[in-house]
Amino acid sequence: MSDKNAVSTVEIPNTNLNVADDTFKGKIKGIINEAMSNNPYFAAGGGLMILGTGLAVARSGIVKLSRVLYRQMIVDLEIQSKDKAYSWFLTWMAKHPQRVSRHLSVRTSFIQHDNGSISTRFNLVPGPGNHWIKYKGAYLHIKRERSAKMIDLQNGSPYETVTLTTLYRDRHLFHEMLDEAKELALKTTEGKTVIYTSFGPEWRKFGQPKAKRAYASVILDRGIKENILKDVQQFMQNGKWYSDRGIPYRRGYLLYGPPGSGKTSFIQALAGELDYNICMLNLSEGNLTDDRLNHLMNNMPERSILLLEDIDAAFNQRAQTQDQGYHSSVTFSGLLNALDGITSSEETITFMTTNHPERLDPAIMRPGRIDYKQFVGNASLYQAQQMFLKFYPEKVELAELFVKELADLKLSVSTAQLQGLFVMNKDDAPAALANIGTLKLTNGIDSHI
Ligand SMILES: Nc1ncnc2c1ncn2[C@@H]1O[C@H](COP(=O)(O)OP(=O)(O)OP(=O)(O)O)[C@@H](O)[C@H]1O
Repeated sequence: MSDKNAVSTVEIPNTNLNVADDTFKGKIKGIINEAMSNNPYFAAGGGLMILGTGLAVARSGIVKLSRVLYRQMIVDLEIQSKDKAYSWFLTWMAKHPQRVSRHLSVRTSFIQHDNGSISTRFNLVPGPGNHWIKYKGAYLHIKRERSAKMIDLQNGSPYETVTLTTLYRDRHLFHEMLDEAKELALKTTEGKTVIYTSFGPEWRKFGQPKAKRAYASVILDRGIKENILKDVQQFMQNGKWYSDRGIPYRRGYLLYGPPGSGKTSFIQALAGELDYNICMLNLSEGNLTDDRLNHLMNNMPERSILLLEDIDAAFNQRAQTQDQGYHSSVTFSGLLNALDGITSSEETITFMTTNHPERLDPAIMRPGRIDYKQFVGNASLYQAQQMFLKFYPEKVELAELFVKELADLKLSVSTAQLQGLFVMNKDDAPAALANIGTLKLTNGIDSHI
């Protein structure tokens, strides 16, 4: 029977086949309908299945839609801990009045007051976790994360990020917020000089920003301060002149003379006067290599004067390396390369100091390396008088006597020694005059190189 049907099926034209198929489908449908209408369990299961499928489709639709909406409506900003804005932002947020933070971290800082005293301040900054703030009417979500696996190789601290999230339409607030954070950070150093020293390959703040050294408090011989200040100011105004001629925009100054004559103090006062910071490097530092010196000199914080102290150290070690065979840190050629290699198009003002100008190789005196050299010697009579009046402002007559006595004794003393005498006889000008003999004789230094 089945064989017969099979043969006839082959012979039936297509239309008949569809008819047979429709009949089969109809039968199945009938069975399902019957089962569903007659069997309540089956009907409920089918309903649930359809409902479940519908919900699953709806759910994935919602997820996709919310992703699209998130992308369209939400904007993120990531600040990494290696960026300057990172600590500015945390400090800003610590001061923001409308914030909800349950996780806080403490940051201790030391504040130097105008009278020189130092007090401690604890800032409670947002710790790792989620925070909310309301800023200019908009809500911002802030997430601070600390990586358990990645550390900053330079300082060994864990790598961190802060992610700010807000509505796309409020994205301009990021700029405003970062500007405010920067302003706040700059205010803490306003009227102060930040001293940077090298830490590995990077510059780090050395202690807290210091109150600016008053320019008038450093007393050099007539005209020295004024001439250097004028030269630096002229240099600072001539950036275009340098760039038009393709000359590296840098200027090097050498101050040489005996210890305690006020070289470093003057550079600090000059930085204060110009509202600049100081990047300080001592070339006799053991772990400073040529590569590090070069890298540091090409990566200085903005608005900074580079101060290279004791540059003769680079020359000493060259001789020592040859004669005694021990390893030098910064070499003479390393120093020259670093001075020549400052490629930054921003201005670079380098001050170098030495107590031993006779040890310097003439190669360093080339313009472009040292453009301006100045001897800063032991106290002249003019300086002695000015120093006396700085400590005892109204004692003009005693100041004259003091200078006369100094001249009679033919004493060559440093300004630091004079300062020592006046500090010992604080508020007692006659005692300072009486004790003038305690100033020891110091050797002069050749003022011509
Ligand atoms: N000309 C000066 N005017 C005012 N203070 C001075 C002067 N010279 C020295 N002093 C005081 O003496 C101390 C040492 O001065 P400073 O370190 O500036 O001397 P220096 O010439 O840089 O010495 P060194 O060559 O040893 O580095 C400071 O406390 C400074 O205030």
